[in-house]
Amino acid sequence: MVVSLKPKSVTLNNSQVHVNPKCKPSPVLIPVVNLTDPNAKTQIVKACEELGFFKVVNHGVRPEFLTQLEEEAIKFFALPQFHKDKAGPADPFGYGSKRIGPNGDVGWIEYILLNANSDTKTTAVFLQTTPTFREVVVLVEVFMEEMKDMSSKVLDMVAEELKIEPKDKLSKLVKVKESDSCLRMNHYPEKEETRRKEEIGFGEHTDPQLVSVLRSNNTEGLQICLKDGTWVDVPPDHSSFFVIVGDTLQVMTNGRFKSVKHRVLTNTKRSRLSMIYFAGPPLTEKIAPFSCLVPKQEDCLYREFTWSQYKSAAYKTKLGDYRLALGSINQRWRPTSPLPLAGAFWKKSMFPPFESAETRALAESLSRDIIRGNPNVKWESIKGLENAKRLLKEAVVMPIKYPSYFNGLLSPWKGILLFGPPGTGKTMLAKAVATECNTTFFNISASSVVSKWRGDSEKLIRVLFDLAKHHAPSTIFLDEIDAIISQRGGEGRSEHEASRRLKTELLIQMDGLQKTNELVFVLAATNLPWELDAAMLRRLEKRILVPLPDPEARRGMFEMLLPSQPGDEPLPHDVLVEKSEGYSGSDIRILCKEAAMQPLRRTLAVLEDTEDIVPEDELPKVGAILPEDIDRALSNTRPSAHLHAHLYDKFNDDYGSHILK
Ligand SMILES: C=C1C[C@]23C[C@@]1(O)CC[C@H]2[C@@]12CC[C@H](O)[C@@](C)(C(=O)O1)[C@H]2[C@@H]3C(=O)O
Ligand SMILES: O=C(O)CCC(=O)C(=O)O
Ligand SMILES: [Fe+2]
Repeated sequence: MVVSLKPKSVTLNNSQVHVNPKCKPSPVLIPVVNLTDPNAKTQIVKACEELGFFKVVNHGVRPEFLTQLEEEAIKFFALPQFHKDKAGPADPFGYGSKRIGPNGDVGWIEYILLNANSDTKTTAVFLQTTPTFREVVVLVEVFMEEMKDMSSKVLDMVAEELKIEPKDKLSKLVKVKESDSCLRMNHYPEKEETRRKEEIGFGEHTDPQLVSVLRSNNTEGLQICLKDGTWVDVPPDHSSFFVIVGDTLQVMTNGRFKSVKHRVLTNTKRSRLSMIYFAGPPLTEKIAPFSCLVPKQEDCLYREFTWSQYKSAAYKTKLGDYRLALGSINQRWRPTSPLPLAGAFWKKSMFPPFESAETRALAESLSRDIIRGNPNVKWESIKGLENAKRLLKEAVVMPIKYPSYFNGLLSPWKGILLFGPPGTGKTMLAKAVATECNTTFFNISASSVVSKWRGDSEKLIRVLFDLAKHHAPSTIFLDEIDAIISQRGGEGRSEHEASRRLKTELLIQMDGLQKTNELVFVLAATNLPWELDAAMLRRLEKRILVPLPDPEARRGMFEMLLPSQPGDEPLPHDVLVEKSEGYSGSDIRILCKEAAMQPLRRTLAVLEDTEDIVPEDELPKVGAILPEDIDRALSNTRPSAHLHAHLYDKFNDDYGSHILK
């Protein structure tokens, strides 16, 4: 029986159904998106979620232009080998043949890789090899511009559909002149038939960038890998483009989009020519999941990295390595050194080996409760607290960033205590440390450990420290540490046995940190520092007062929470600052909320008198905050924290760390 190699395809709904006669008759749906369709953005997101791949029609790129460029590329690849070799070897830009990338990958392929940002290499490639080099260079440049527009359009639609703000956040990354995009022209010469079933033109891989836009001639060969691991043919279509989701977009969407694995098989009948534009962000761009797509921090799958870090790590891998998954998870990444392994990008790693199923179960449960992704709190968003910030930067941030300075006598502090009145920003400071250092952040409230894990809490502490070492560099933030370590439980009194064991285990683990070079820090916080016992205080060597906000810090908070609106009467920030002496950060927040509530109350009162429900788009506007709203809020709120101010000062004088003048 003779089986035709030509794939049969029919169009069904929005998708092209392709039946590959060589495989089991499994219909493969390649979503087709008409870029001018008003529903395009919804279809694009669906395709990116389901396949990481789709076809674009009605793209607006002139077919004659594509034919002309294709002809030029064919002319180039038809040149004698010695001629083409003048434009190689690819470093990574330039002409390459058989070898792909620097790590021994080979394929039945020759290609030109061009940097979209520098025409020098483009000119150089064609100058020595192609008589009509001027025309080719112009055609290539125009093509790159078209591809930049198409990828920006697609990214704008993605941002709109996913409600990423500002709307041009993604497309800007590829539009700016610093964007690190490139263009690849691949030529797969026809390959004589051999006994091997499949021969590789371009081995399986994902593209590292945001998206890639691909156009090929009508020769088949491209395949994509479905989520269940089956490879399916992509029927070629020289009049359309294909969009491929890259690793960077997978990270930015926190895994909602998958970068699609794809490959090219050789063809025994015809040669294949493809051109792919890889839309990449600027080298210095920080890549991390968009916070609007990660409502709960603990669901954040990836740590932040720059595109430059990812790219150089990618160039250390083989083509087919799954760069976003965990490679060898025992290798440690230090923020100062280049990322040594792909797996370092994946936030949620497995667990270290545990001696029993029970401890492993505990670790899993603990991870769900307390391991947080990058908490994304910037120093600038914490108003005031300059002393505390400086001390923390010196004690924790610098040793993590520049470990080589902190040896011997200067080895980093392992236990730090943040103390001060409630609501002054201790948790925010701990989160800023974790954000700046990109450390894994273990956030536990001691009171919940005591109540929730009562019987198991001692084992829990052991597992916690094991996990922290495994994920190092890490910060263990123990909030309300007084709930565990309080001198009230001393020998004379009847201390609960479990709580005593918990305390002992914590002390043992903290001693363990002192003896190793692991970058694991315990940051403890308390409102009641005088309740801590001496053994714990000794281990929390650096003690930093987080005081009530001073007038300048209070002004910063009022300006941030209650900004004066243009056209409205200016808000009396001076009065607020003066009258809020003794208020903590949380008190100030409550005060501002109360003030902002007043105009809304007036609007709601009007609505209460309306019988029918007012439709959303006809709702009256909420008016401005008036000075009398501020007075009312001030008289309705009371500072909660100032009463003990003198006790904190005394503790600070006796035990606190100070900045040496
Ligand atoms: C083996 C490699 C080739 C590659 C760099 C790498 O080390 C791993 C990623 C590869 C890839 C795949 C998509 C693009 O074709 C490419 C240009 C890219 O950005 O990443 C290639 C790289 C290359 O050929 O230089
Ligand atoms: O040639 C093709 O169709 C795909 C090539 C590819 O995946 C690449 O260059 O990254
Ligand atoms: Fe690719």
